[in-house]
Parts: sequence; C-alpha cells; structure tokens
Amino acid sequence: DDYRWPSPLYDTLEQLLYEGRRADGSSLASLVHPCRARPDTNASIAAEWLRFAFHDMATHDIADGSGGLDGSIAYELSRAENFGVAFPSTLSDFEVYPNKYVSRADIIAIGAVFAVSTCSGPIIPFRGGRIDAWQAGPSGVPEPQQDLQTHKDMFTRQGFTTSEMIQLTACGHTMGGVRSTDFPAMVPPGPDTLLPVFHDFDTTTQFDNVVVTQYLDGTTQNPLVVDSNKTLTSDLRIFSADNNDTMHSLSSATAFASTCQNILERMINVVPHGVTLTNEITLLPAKVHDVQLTFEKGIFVFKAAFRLLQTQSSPINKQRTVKLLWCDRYGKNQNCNGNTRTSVPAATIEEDPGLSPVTQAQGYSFINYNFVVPIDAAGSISNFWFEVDEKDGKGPTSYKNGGDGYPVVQDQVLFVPTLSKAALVKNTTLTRRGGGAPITGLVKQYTLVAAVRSTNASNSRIYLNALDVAISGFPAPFNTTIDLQRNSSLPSIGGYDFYSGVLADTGFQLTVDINRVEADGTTYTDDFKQTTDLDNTPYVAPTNVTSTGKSSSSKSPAWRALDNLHTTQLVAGAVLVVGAVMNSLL
Ligand code: HEM
Repeated sequence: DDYRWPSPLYDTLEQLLYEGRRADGSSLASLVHPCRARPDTNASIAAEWLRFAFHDMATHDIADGSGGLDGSIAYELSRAENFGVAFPSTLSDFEVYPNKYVSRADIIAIGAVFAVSTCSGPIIPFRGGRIDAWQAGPSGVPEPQQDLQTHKDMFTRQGFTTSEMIQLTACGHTMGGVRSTDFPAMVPPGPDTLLPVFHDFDTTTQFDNVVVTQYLDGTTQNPLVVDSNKTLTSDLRIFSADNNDTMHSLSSATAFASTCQNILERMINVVPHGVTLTNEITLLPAKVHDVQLTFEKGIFVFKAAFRLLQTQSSPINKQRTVKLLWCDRYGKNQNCNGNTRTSVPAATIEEDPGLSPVTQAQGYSFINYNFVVPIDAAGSISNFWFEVDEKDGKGPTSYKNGGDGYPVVQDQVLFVPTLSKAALVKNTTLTRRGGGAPITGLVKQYTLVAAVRSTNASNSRIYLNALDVAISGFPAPFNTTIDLQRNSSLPSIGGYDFYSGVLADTGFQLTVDINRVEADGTTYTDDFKQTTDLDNTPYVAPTNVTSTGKSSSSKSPAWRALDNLHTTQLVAGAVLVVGAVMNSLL
C-alpha cells in the first residue's frame, strides 16, 4: 500500500466511512445505524437513502457523459420523478456533512453504503472524489406507470443491460416499500393521513434475497408486482423481462449479496464524464488524526491521536504501552541528532463498536491514543512516530508512516482554536447569492486566531480561506478569504505572535485553511481546520516529556545545562522558560 499521512482527501473520506462521522464528531452513520426507522414515521431510513442514491444517479447519459451521482438531485425535488417526503428528509439528513474534501455526492454514495451494510447487506466498496453539480441536471428517473421498453431504454442510457436493470431493481426493492402518502391508490391511507402506511416490498426490513424468493414462489406482496392496477406493476414487468432468468440467478442468499454488491458499486460509481474517482477507500489499520501544533492555556502544545484497530472478538491488551516519539525541528537536537523526545498518551479512548456499520460488519472497532505534549518553541517539532509494545516479549512495533515518520509540515502559521470563538449575531452583512434582500435572522460570527512564528513575519501576508459547503438548501458554497491582522490584545508567547480576523457564515461546517506567504512567495498552510469547538474545546492537560539520547561532549556549557533540563523531564509549566532560554541561544 502506498498510503502516506497526510492525505487529507483519503483521511477525511476514511473517517466518514469507517468512523461514521465528520472530523468534529457529528455522526452521519448514527442517523441510519442500526437499520433504523425514521422517528415518527414507519419509514426505513436505509431504504430512503438507497433510493436517493439511485435517483441522483438515474439521470446519467452514458453517451454524452452528463448526469450521474453529482448531488444535482438537491435541485430536482420539484420534479414528478422525485416526489414524496422521503427525498427532502434524506436531503436534510445529509445537509451538514459535505466539506472541502467530501462532496455531497460522496455523502450520497456513502449513504448508500451505510444503508446496505446496516441492514445486514454486503459492504459496497467505496471510492470518493465525486464532484457536486450545484444545479439541476437532466431528468430521467424511471416511474412505475412507464412501460417496459421505456424502462429498458432508461437503463441502457444509464449504462445498464436488461439483466443489470433487473438486478439493480431487485437489489433496491429489498428494503422499504410503497407509501400511502405517495401512492394512495396502491396503498390506502390509514386513519391518520399524515402518518404513511407502508406496503413493504417483502416481509423483512433487512437487505436480503427475500424480495426475490417471495417473487419466485408467488407469495410476494410487493405492490409493484401485485397491484390490481396493472399500469403500476413495474416490478412485475422488470423482474419477468428475461423470463425470470435473472431473478432465478439471484435466489440464493450468497448470489443475491454478491450480485448486489457488484451492481450497487457500479451504481454509486456512475459519475459525469471528467470526474475521476479515488482508489477504493480501505480501512487504515493504524491511523494518525487530529494533529495540531497550537497554543492552549499559554502553552505551546502538539496534539496527535493514534488510532488502532481492535477486533470485536478479542479484549484490549491492558498491558500494551503506546508512546509518541518526535524530533526537534531546530537546534542541536534537530532531526534527533541529539535527543529524541517521547511521551505517553494523555487519554486512551475506546470507541463504540457501533460507530460505523461498515467497520462493525468487518468485526472491528477502534481504540485511540490521544497525545498532548508541551513543545519547546525554540526546538519545535519536525516529525513524529509511535511505538506500540504489547509486552508479549516480542518488543515494540514502530509505526513510522512507511519511512521517516509522520511529518509536521510546517510551524510558521498555526491555528489556535482555543483563542478563537463563535457567537450567534444578528445578520447585517450577508446577502443572498445573486443579490436581493439580506439574509434575515442569526448568523454565526467567528473570531479566528492564528499563531505566527515571529521570524520575518512583518514581511509576510497572513490570511485565511474559509469554506462552508454545508448550507441549508445548498444555494452555493460560502467561500471567502480574509487577511488576519496582528492582535495586540494577545501578547506574544515563545516566539509566536497572534493574528486574528472576523467573519460571518450561515452554514453548518465552516473549515479554515490558514496561510502565510513570505515576500519570496513561499507559502505555509495549516489546512482544513474545524471551527466547531473553538474556545469550548475540551481541555486535556499536556503530559510530561522525556528526552533520550546520547549527549555529545563538544557542547557549550549552555547546551549542557539545557540537556540536563530536558533529561530531567520537560514539564508543561517549564516550557515557556526553556523556550526563552533557547531563543536567546539561537
Ligand atoms: C424502473 C425502475 C424503478 C421504478 C419504477 C421504481 C419505483 C419505485 C416506487 C414507485 C417506489 C415507492 C415510492 C414511494 O412510495 O414513495 C419505490 C421505492 C423504492 N425504490 Fe424504486 N424503482 C425503481 C428502481 C429502483 C432501483 C434501481 C433502486 C435502488 C437500487 C430502487 C430503490 C428503491 C427503494 C429502496 C425504495 C423504498 C423507499 C422507501 O421505503 O422509502 N428503486 N421505487
């Protein structure tokens, strides 16, 4: 495998798929998992999500490359082919999840993967990289009153043969059913007309072959097969389109699962021409995440989380020790030429095995080792790695990112969440796209703070890009750039000055990239920072640091004094003092 950290696109997609949540913890998977019904209705959320993906895809034209899974369905809900309450509910389920690296179309695809696996179906391999259309596209989703030839032509246009049309429809119509609120002639409403009555496609709510076996043995109650109005029995026409050959081939549970896995994978990978999908996003056995060099309570800290897999069948090894190790970026210990720093986790977090249906179905859960360590600003940090010792006599295993460790790409400009904040304010400035009246109501006003390494900073431009694509109704992304100004109310610490800027946003997931451009054009970026917690970030105190390594004899007395300080453990409270001493030496 050629994965190397950081790979923000891969890392972000991997987290959403296998942890079920976006970076700030909001869980997409928990909306549907475990195979849930929508509160206050009888609807299967999994069925709604799977159908949503089909309807977004179904407009594809393989000849001209238009349409496909591109999120255009958000703008197509007024069409008869997309009618019913399920579509707006699903759209709002997905609303808060897209961001810089995950398109709404990728979320629709992951939604289909979750939907199938949470109801005990196969795991559909997932690739990311779909691109959102941000506007309505062509129409062309099948409707039940259309004749067989029309349906065959539509699936041919999408790139599927008759047999594949049968497979896809059977794999779709194994969950959920027809609802009275949408088709009252097929499904008579109950006494409460607002509460839909469902006639399910088969007698199970699971993703299974029962839809096929009940069709073949004549016991099916699928309204699209048995309704007395033969105009609406599209499943009967489709399932029997090749003398039931395809339906017979789907009758065993294993054949159904593997055929559906393949054909649904193809379905979610139907994208407009010109869109290139990533490689399959597979579960990383050891993953680094939530890495941040920053200031907390006046201390320069490095934070990193290390995620390991845990098989659900075996207990966590309580003897295991996990260490973070790192090298200084500057000074005599640069690149661990002298000392190597090390520390133990500030917190160990066992994750709920039900975090993502896909991970759970593979028999895994996660355990996270979260590190928070004080960093001597003068020495800073260049790269880090982990050592895991199971205490089984085999010695520690190193996790070095396939080589030289995990890089701390830069320390020149750093987001400082804990000095940043967000407040709800009355809107005065934001207007609608394309002009018109200002948006009424409250907007979130952010004050965002960056730490800037003081070296030559007066010649640099410090600015941030703020992006929010999770906006109600998806009118357009919020995308803005603001320059940050030196904030004199925040005194400099350890060779860093603080800069800040203010912006307002109506969306649900603002992320910022903080940039520093030097006079010679060199650019440093602290990429894709979340703004959910900011000054409410739960505080975890830094752990002690141990320094190991041989001391060279050819050092100045001042360096020896520092060595002593380091080997006797650099504690959180002492870091600023040390930083000051070393600054004066460098
Ligand atoms: C000619 C092809 C198809 C036609 C005419 C068709 C038609 C329908 C109709 C009329 C309903 C009932 C909707 C309602 O009551 O609001 C339905 C439900 C559903 N369809 Fe299809 N469908 C087709 C193909 C597919 C395919 C290919 C998939 C997915 C792979 C799919 C997935 C679903 C699901 C999961 C439901 C249940 C939704 C729920 O319970 O909320 N359908 N379909």
